Amino acid sequence: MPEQADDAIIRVRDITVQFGKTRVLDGLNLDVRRGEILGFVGPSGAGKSVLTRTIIGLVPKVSGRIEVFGVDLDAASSGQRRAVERRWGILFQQGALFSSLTVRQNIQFPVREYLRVSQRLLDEIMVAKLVMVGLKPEVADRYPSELSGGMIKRVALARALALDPELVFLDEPTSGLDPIGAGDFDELVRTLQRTLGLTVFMVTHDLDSLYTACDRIAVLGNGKIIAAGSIADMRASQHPWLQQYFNGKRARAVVAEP
Ligand SMILES: Nc1ncnc2c1ncn2[C@@H]1O[C@H](COP(=O)(O)OP(=O)(O)OP(=O)(O)O)[C@@H](O)[C@H]1O
Repeated sequence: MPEQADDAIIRVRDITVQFGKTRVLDGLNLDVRRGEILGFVGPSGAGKSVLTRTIIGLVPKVSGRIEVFGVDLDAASSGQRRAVERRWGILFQQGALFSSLTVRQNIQFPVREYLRVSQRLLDEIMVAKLVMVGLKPEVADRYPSELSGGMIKRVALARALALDPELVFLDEPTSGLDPIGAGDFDELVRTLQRTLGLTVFMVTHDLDSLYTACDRIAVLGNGKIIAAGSIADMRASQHPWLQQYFNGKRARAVVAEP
């Protein structure tokens, strides 16, 4: 059953999604609370990206209800929906920058879509976001192919933050980064969440991220949330997948146990 959080920014109720005859999400319930970093994990192919894409409206659902900022997205008018979309930012898997656009154009893209502002203000916003994610303004006129993997992730994060969102979706933000780069990125997300008061929904396979960056973890299995809670809750769970994931060899390396 859903854990009812009064301060939920995202409320997913009884969501079912299927492709043809394959049911990926099966009556799933989840709350994401205001101000938390929720780490969303589960086996490969379980449907983590599908849930993310369903919440933001890119994948149709068979049934269920999704509320974001208290707005039922199915019942909302197009204006209400646009107002909600204006309050979230998204970092898709692999960074997903537009390869034919420069860093400047990538970061300014969502701003142009939602606001009518001068080029001067667009440039000011772009520089502020680059600095926020730890990049120098000099990279503004480079193309994604001229950036390192870590820089691409940071630019993608800058783009996700372009409209000063309250909620950010991060789909595997540290995949493809070396451990130091991934650690730096986790720290950046944590700092931004604290300083900007963000709520973060983060799909990840990265155990380090779960330990260091996340306030709470939700685990997807068989189309449902099979567990939600702290790292300690996850480690104490008797569920076989959780046991293996959180108490297995790689997890023990993360927590430095013998
Ligand atoms: N548009 C689509 N059409 C058909 N099947 C899809 C579509 N999108 C996703 N799927 C299927 O839904 C399932 C869940 O995919 P999803 O990408 O959400 O998994 P995931 O948990 O994010 O996996 P990973 O951790 O490997 O990224 C997979 O079996 C995938 O093939």
